[in-house]
Amino acid sequence: MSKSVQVHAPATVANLVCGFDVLGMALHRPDDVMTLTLKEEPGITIEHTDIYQLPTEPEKNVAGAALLAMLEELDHPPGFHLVTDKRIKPGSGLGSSAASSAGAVVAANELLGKPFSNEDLVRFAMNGEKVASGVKHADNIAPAIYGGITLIRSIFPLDIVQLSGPPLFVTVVHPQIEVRTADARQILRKEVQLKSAIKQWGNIAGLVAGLLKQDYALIGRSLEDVIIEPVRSILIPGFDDVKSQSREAGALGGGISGSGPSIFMLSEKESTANAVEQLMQDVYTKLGIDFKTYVTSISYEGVRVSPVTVHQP
Ligand SMILES: Nc1ncnc2c1ncn2[C@@H]1O[C@H](COP(=O)(O)OP(=O)(O)OP(=O)(O)O)[C@@H](O)[C@H]1O
Ligand SMILES: N[C@@H](CCO)C(=O)O
Repeated sequence: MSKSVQVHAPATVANLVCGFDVLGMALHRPDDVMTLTLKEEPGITIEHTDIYQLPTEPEKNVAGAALLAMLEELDHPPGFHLVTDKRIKPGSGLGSSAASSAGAVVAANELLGKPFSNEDLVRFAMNGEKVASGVKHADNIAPAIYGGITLIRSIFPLDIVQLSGPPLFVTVVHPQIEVRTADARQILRKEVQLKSAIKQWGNIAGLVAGLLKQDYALIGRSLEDVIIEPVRSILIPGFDDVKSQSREAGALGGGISGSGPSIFMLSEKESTANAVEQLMQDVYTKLGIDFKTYVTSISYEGVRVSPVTVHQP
């Protein structure tokens, strides 16, 4: 019998509006379910039980790329067989690629007796993000691995700060269109005006302070992005309506989740989060665009591991 573990890898919201590439949070749902089995013989094999037709070559699948980076640091690298039931649609803006990379390395670390720290795991998993979007960034990976809300102060060298915050409800709408992170990064301007930068760093600092002080009003005031959102929101039909109507309904604020097309809104009360879900549904029904919505909250656990027994043929 081979040794296996099952993990639930969470969706994540990167950027948290003003914190492009530096802030992110993990959600309770949706999540991917992955089963990793240790093999005696070297090599990585990948299987998907979902509908997304993702590549199964380890170098092209983000989970495979993350595992390959980990194996490079082992003296006697074993092999792995990975089975993924992907429930976070790729290109959703909900950290689909990060869930696969983070889930794979957390599972592998567990099977190997935990030789690596969480920071090591983030470092390995960022190789998956490089495959998905062409760049290493950790604002989905870090919250997926650590849980909760994380600040990535630096990626070279890695400096990850876990943030606490007050209870928050998160409403997400995922219009069923695909925005590839690589494309959504390509359209960004490479230079920023000083006056925009000043506004943005005021908001990032305000958001972090608001979370730590559990000050809902400060959190709400700071959920403003004057640099990325004006460019990317054009790719998302219904964005302006969802945002303005959610604020009117009492949400603290929100914006594009990761690189989109999903939109998230934060609320202090569950009843407000439910009202926001209803208005999101109304906006996309009117537009005739298929969508999924979730009312959820922040997962402070990150990737969840549970032992399983898998009988190999
Ligand atoms: N195991 C995998 N899971 C998800 N995407 C994968 C996987 N392997 C390769 N990919 C590729 O990665 C890309 C999806 O990643 P992308 O970063 O664009 O979306 P996302 O993770 O949903 O978005 P975001 O990072 O903004 O939250 C697709 O091109 C997909 O084919
Ligand atoms: N910070 C990244 C997250 C994408 O997953 C971006 O917005 O491009």
